Amino acid sequence: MASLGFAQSFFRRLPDLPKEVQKRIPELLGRFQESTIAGLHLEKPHALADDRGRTIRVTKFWRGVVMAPVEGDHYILFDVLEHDRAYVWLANHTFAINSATREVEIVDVEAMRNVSKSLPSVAGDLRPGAFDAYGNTVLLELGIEAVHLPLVRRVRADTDLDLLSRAMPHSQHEVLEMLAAGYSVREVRAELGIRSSVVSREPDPSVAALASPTVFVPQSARELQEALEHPLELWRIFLHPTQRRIAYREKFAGPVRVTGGAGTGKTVVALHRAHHLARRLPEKHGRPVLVTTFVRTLAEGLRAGLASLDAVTGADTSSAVEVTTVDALAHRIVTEVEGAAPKIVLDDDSLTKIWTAATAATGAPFTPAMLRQEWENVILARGVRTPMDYLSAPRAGRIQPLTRTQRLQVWTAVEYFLGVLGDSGERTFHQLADDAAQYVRSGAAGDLFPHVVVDEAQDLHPVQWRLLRAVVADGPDDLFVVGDAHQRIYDHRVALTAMGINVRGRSHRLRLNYRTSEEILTWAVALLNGQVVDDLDGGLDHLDGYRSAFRGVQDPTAHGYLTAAAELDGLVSTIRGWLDGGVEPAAIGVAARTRRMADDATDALRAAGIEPSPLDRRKRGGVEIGTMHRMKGLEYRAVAVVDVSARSVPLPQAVTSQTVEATLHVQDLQRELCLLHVACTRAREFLAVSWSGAPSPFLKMILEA
Ligand SMILES: Nc1ncnc2c1ncn2[C@@H]1O[C@H](COP(=O)(O)OP(=O)(O)OP(=O)(O)O)[C@@H](O)[C@H]1O
Repeated sequence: MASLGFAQSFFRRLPDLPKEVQKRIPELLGRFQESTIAGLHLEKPHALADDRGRTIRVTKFWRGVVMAPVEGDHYILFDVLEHDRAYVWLANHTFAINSATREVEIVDVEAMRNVSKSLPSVAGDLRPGAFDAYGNTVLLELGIEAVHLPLVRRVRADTDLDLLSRAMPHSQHEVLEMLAAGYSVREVRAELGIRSSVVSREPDPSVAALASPTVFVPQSARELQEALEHPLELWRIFLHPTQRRIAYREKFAGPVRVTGGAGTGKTVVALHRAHHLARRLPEKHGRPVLVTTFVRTLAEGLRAGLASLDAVTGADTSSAVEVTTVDALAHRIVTEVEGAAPKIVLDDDSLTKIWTAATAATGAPFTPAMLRQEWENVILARGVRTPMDYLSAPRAGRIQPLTRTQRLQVWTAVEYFLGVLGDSGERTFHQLADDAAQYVRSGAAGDLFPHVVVDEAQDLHPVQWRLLRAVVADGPDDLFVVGDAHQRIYDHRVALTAMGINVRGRSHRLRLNYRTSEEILTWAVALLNGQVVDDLDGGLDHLDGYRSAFRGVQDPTAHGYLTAAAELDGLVSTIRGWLDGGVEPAAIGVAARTRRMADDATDALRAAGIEPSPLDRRKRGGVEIGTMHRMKGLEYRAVAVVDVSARSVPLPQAVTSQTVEATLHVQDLQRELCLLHVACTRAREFLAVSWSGAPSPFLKMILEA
């Protein structure tokens, strides 16, 4: 009986395959398990970069790309592609097993050739080589293949290293990047889980490949079916060593912080950690593990992910994990303690009206927006409860100084605001979190949670952090926090330490983006234009070493139109093109800065006979459309970001005027830029950015490049 292993690259492709092709995959395994080799009808193309390359028919138009063994009958499926692409792929790629990590790797031979042409030659360049300090033996031990050493020796500068990333298997490139970033050889080994210092090679690479951490070998059709239905679970098998070490560590002595750019698997790691912690709870436990995130839709995704992990591990963590948003948690605590559901002000305009009235009532010389900022980001954020406390409260990050008299005027306005809300018995969500935190601290809210896992941490307000800090006792594995300040789309900035969450010595950064093609990622990072953001703990974060795990088929497109109507026509034809190319409607996302533009796009698609699924409604299945804010945490095969026009991005009404508060102005601009970055990094393969009239100033760098 022959066996078939499924490489990680196949599972990455899986969600993008047409449904009828996906359905045929289990059959493929059956054929290997039942047939003789001759009966498999493997085809050996004439043009092959690697003699082991074969294709196998999946449907009339689709072919599996398979590595055949030199001897024996262990096969590996690497990809499933349209007929012609499968042949081109095999003409350009070779297979290899990383001698240090045992990962199966694919080498793009043509890309390697191109890189070789572009790298500086050793002879003509007097600059020292970037890896001169490391001998060949060390590099080989770390998994750099001997054939790549001559290229590695030619790397002089970061740009050369970037070039190499276009062709070299990423497990090898990652080693080089870490060394270049100053990691010691020991640290590289520890981080990547490279144990042996002896270079060992298996006699038969196809046998070794089956034992590779990046190949899944199902023992039965049922096991494969489960893997296909719950691909997330596969990341347990395929988790990058860095991810695995964090998610499955036996114990952390205290809070943990995991940062990393978009698509680096932070949510996946958080899910695995939560599942691991839940399985470790004693059978008779009190509260479950608490998993929180920002919005309801993301909480639903986390719940589905945990159910998926349950399905494949055979565990039942349904009563051992609670997934909720921080707002819902606060609401529940307050309802339980007060015995009635609190009334919440949901409408932002109502709040603005109260602040406007507060300004008029107190005669204070401030704008409603400034008063609101002061209330949210100083008074509420710092837990200031009296005018005396407010007079001495630090206002770090705000350059417009306030005199004592002005602070008292602000306080009068705040009292007015609280009075109006108090009279109507209403609270904002932030007040609710504040109240809930106080109830928990006073012991009125019952038992604490054993562990808390926080996703999308960058957008939580300090009062929400106070609540999360309060609901779990200080101690081992108390808080597990994942986030990325490059994706901060609300105004809240905190230093975890200031919130009583000390992550020193327990901070990890993920660097490999599994979602977005290299072409799209390069674009989305260029968009950020070197913006400096924080690391969630008062320090600075960076995107060094952040890169994509795969190359795509297309560069992002950027297109301007004369009118909004023409842009919507353009959107329709872009989406038609994707649909015609085989992209499923639900694998397409459309993002706009404003709700109005999202609605216009919805109408335009509907009028063109393309079914839209607005993200703020529950019905799914069509092309998903929403504001950039709603795109947070989601991902699509193809994304159109529309109306990236000067009048909408940055949105003028969301940006404090420079004359009112210069620091806020800069922060607001950064937030708007991050929002655009978030929208663009939702795309896996195709990204189309468009505008009408003048383009957004954020596109300037990219359009001029
Ligand atoms: N080790 C891995 N191998 C392959 N794919 C992975 C791996 N880890 C995560 N992924 C996939 O990468 C994509 C991004 O993962 P995830 O959503 O967890 O990233 P994230 O860092 O939380 O992203 P964002 O911050 O943009 O929301 C998902 O499709 C996920 O299944």
